[in-house]
Amino acid sequence: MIKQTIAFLGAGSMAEAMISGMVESGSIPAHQIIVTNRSNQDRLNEIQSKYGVRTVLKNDLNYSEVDQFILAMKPKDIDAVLEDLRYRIDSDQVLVSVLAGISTSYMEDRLNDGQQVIRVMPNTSSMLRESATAVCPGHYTGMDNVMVAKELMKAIGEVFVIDEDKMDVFTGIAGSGPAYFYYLMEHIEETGNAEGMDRETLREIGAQTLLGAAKMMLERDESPSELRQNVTSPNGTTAAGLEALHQSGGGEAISEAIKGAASRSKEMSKELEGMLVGSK
Ligand SMILES: NC(=O)C1=CN([C@@H]2O[C@H](COP(=O)(O)OP(=O)(O)OC[C@H]3O[C@@H](n4cnc5c(N)ncnc54)[C@H](OP(=O)(O)O)[C@@H]3O)[C@@H](O)[C@H]2O)C=CC1
Ligand SMILES: O=C(O)[C@@H]1CCC=N1
Repeated sequence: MIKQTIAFLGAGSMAEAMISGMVESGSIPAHQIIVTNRSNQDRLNEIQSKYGVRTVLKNDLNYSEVDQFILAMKPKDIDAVLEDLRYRIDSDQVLVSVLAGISTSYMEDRLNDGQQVIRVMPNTSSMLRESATAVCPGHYTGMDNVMVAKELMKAIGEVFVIDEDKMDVFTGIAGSGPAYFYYLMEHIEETGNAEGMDRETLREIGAQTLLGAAKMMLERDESPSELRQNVTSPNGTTAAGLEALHQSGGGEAISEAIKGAASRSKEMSKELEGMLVGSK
């Protein structure tokens, strides 16, 4: 059981997915989770009534009672938040950021020397405790605090310790990844529906097919390529389907999606750095 007190700075959709998974897992008592935002009291009331956590507007937060702050605002708000936190927190407190595109050194450079930071990248499947989450500690973060952050992230799914230079591509694969599968499903539904099948049934069929394939990859000792070959009878339906996929650039499209997201992640902190030239 996690004994630390954590505070979410940000109460949007990503924070809610994580709060929901954490509370559901029972690995941290709800009263040890404090959720804050800037001004939207209605949203805080909603989160409090759904999950039983404590909520408070950020200006009323007692910063000294918090062990780990989970930064869950939009990347464009990071500079204001770091500038504020710099004067409010001590070196034994830890900042855990879920923000896309913001590196550990970006945060360290804007905080007091030796400040403990961790960059994480969960995805929205946190809500069902099925996230694939990266954990990337900064230079000054104590191993005991990394362990606590890993334990927190384990409450919302599987955890992968990732080096900073791989965080952008991880974001392209796993942070943004659920959207690619939803997009795939939208096309599955569209195509099946055009053939007269109802959307509700199609959703179950598509999702079960995806789930089955995911479990095969996780539980069987065979590569995706071997598993694909097992489905593909010579001159059968799958061969025809795969050929159409290949001809339409399906494989490349997936690579391009990952590369596009990863490159946007890289670009995001550069954009912020450009905005900040000379400020520290
Ligand atoms: N959505 C996803 O799949 C994933 C998102 N992320 C990251 O999660 C982050 C949050 O995204 P999302 O939930 O969609 O964002 P939202 O816009 O839904 O929520 C942002 C929240 O941040 C709050 N906020 C802004 N500034 C402050 C501050 N200074 N102190 C406290 N709270 C503040 C806002 O409060 P108020 O409303 O009062 O202004 C709001 O509650 C992003 O940085 C994104 O990169 C990471 C992984 C996956
Ligand atoms: O789209 C985004 O920027 C965020 C980060 C990963 C998923 N959603």
